[in-house]
Order: sequence, then structure tokens, then C-alpha cells
Amino acid sequence: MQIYLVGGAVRDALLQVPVYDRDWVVVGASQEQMLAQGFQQVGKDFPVFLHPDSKEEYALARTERKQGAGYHGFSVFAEPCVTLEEDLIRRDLTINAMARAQDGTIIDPYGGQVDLQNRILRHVSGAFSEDPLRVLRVARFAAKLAPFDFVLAEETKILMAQMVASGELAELTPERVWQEVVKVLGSAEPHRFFEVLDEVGALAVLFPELQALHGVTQPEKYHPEGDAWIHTLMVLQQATVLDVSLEVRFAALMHDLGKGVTPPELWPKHHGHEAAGVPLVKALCQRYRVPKKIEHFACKVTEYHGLIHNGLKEGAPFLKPKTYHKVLQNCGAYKDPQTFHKLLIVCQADARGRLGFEQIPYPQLVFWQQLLAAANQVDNQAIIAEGFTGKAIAEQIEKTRIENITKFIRG
Ligand SMILES: Nc1ccn([C@@H]2O[C@H](COP(=O)(O)OP(=O)(O)OP(=O)(O)O)[C@@H](O)[C@H]2O)c(=O)n1
Repeated sequence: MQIYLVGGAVRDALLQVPVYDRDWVVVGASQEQMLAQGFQQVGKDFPVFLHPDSKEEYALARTERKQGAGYHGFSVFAEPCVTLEEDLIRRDLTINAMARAQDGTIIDPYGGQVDLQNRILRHVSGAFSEDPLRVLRVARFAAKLAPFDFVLAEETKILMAQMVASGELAELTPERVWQEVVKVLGSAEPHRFFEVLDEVGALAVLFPELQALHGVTQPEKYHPEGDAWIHTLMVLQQATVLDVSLEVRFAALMHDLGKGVTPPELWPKHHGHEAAGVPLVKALCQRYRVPKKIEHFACKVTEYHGLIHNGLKEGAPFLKPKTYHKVLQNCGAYKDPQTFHKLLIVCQADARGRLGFEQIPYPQLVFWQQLLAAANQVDNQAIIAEGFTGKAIAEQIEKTRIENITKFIRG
């Protein structure tokens, strides 16, 4: 049997980026031989084994043919006669279809190294279209490899657009779509993923709420970058610079969905877009089974980002004390100040996600934190000692918080 390193590990090593996962292909072996050598079988649909020591994945070289719809429609052939070239040709991109032999030789029958040098994402063969997830994977690689400026080969773009147009994305389960989004939001330039989806028509199918932001005008003075879609991608970029967490980046992407449902006769204004966005965010999250915590955070950002910005206008407090308190309360700031801090980060990304505003200071961030600290100066024990009981304790705490806020904003 011959063993080769394949896929992403070969690609990433050639690009000189860290390799996290190593996948291996075994040529000329049977399942029985693998088991006899102590490998543990894990794949149900095709023969994949875990190495007895490293626990890395070793797959028998295989060919695959799609027979029907969905993920169960593959017929797999994984006998010892399957060659490495036959295994590599069923893979998605040329840059992912290279192997490295144990002596270090690179086996590259489909031009992966040239495409890697020329920074091109190109499908290997017609087999690409057998798996609709690959539309998302290519978009994800555009995001992941954005620091290297990879572009899509024209023929791959056309093929992806055809796959989308023929309705194949409907086969994707919500979990798989969300998994890709999670990986993308952890990458260097996640906005590239959504741009590529847009280029091949997949955005309209998977995220119609984002598609609806195209061409939605905004006041030019505050948004020289253009429409609400361009703004959204810029906010995502800024959020990616400011914070590594999934919830911050996802909320940045969601925060202005409400602008997509403003009646066009009201454009470029979007009064009330914050509240209008909440049901759209919820629907999208439910569609993709987004974890509740992430959905909840994205909804809070969507609903309150306007008030957070307006917390200071021209450097001065602008809202009523009760409103400040309500925002803090409804955003969960009293219970979970860390999450509230993240919400402020998304708002900062929103302010900076505009052409020419990328470096602006966002004094609201420190202001709201100081306001929260001031509001929190409540001695619960003293309130109880004063004789308050039951519901009256909570009312007294609230009253004290509002008094503290009032003192704070009056300076
Ligand atoms: N839908 C898929 C999934 C995987 N692959 C192939 O299987 C390899 C391993 O897949 P995976 O671990 O998902 O991706 P990586 O390429 O390793 O990249 P990353 O770990 O960065 O996602 C890929 O390189 C590719 O050759 C494929 O052709 N089509």
C-alpha cells in the first residue's frame, strides 16, 4: 500500500500557512488490510479509518458517482485498484487535488501548483457539480485565502452559477450551510464569501434578506460607500478587524437587514429599520438552526444599534435617563456586561463600516461603559436594610440606577 498526504494540508503547506488538519489517502489497500494494521473504521458511506496512534484520517482511494438527489445518492468504489489520480479527479478544486508522497514528491495531475502560484480557484472536473456544498466551499476558500488574492476561474464561476440556477442548493441541509458560515466567519476576510455567493447567484437563494439590501440607498452624507449591501459587507470587515468572535461577526452581518424592507418611497431614510430587522434576523437564524445565543445577540444588536449610536450626539448625551436605563436593561448589560461590551464593538464596526469613516473614533463605546458603571453603583444590601421587600427591592434598584444615570449624564 502507498500512503499520501492530500487535500488542504498539501495546499496550505505549499502556501506556507499553518496546517491544522492532515488527511491521508491510501492506495492499493483493502479494508481488511487496514483493520489488520490496527486502523479503526469510522466512515459509514465510504471507507475512512483513524490511525491507531495519530488518530488522523486515512481514506482508501475511491471513485464516486452521483446517482440521485441529496447526500445519500453517491455510489462509492474503493477497491485496491483505484489509482491516486482517480481519487484526486473527484475533488473540488485543483489546489485541493494534490498529494504528497512520503518522500516529499508532489503528485499534481490537474495543475494545482500552477493555479496556486497564479492564485486561481478552479474546479478539477465535471464531478465538481455533483456536490452543491462546493459552491459554498469555493466561496469560503475565496475568504480564507483572501490575503493571497485568489480569484475564481471564469469556467468555475459559470459552473457554480449553473448549479445555483438549476436549484441544486436546495439539497443542502441547514446545518451544512451554517457550518460553512461558521468557518467563514472565522476567516481573514469573510466578506469575500458573501461577495462570491452574490456573483454566482447563491446569495439570493440562501440569504434573500441580504440580497434585498442591494440597491437600497442610504443618506449619502453618512454613507458615501453606496447601498446598504456594500455597507453591510464593510461593517463585517470592520467587525472582523475588531473582534474574533462568531457572535460579533455574525451580528455585524445581520444588523441592517431591516433596511431591506423599508418602502422605497422612504429611501434613503430608514426610520425604524432596527425593529423591522428583528423578525428577519430571527427567521434567518431559525432557517439555519443558528444557536440561540448567537441569534439572541444578533437580535439585540439589530434592535438597539441606532439607540447606542444616539447615546452621544456631537459628543453630548442625547437620550433621556429612562431610555438609557431601558437600553442597558434590554441589552442585558446589568446581567452580562461582557456581552454588552461585544454589542458595543458591533456598533463601533457599524460606525466604521463606511467609506472614509474607517478610522473614526467611536466615543459611544467608552461612554456606554462608563454609563453602565455609574448605573451599577447600587448598594443592594443597603436597600434591603432600609426595609424594602419583595418587588419593591427591584423597583428601588431601578430607581437608583436611573438617578445614577441622571447624575452621570449631567456630568
Ligand atoms: N465537498 C468536498 C469536501 C472535501 N473535498 C476534498 O477533501 C479535502 C479535505 O476536505 P476538508 O478537510 O473539508 O477541507 P480542506 O481542503 O482540508 O480545507 P479546510 O480544512 O481549510 O477546510 C479537500 O481538500 C478536497 O480535496 C472535496 O473535494 N469536496
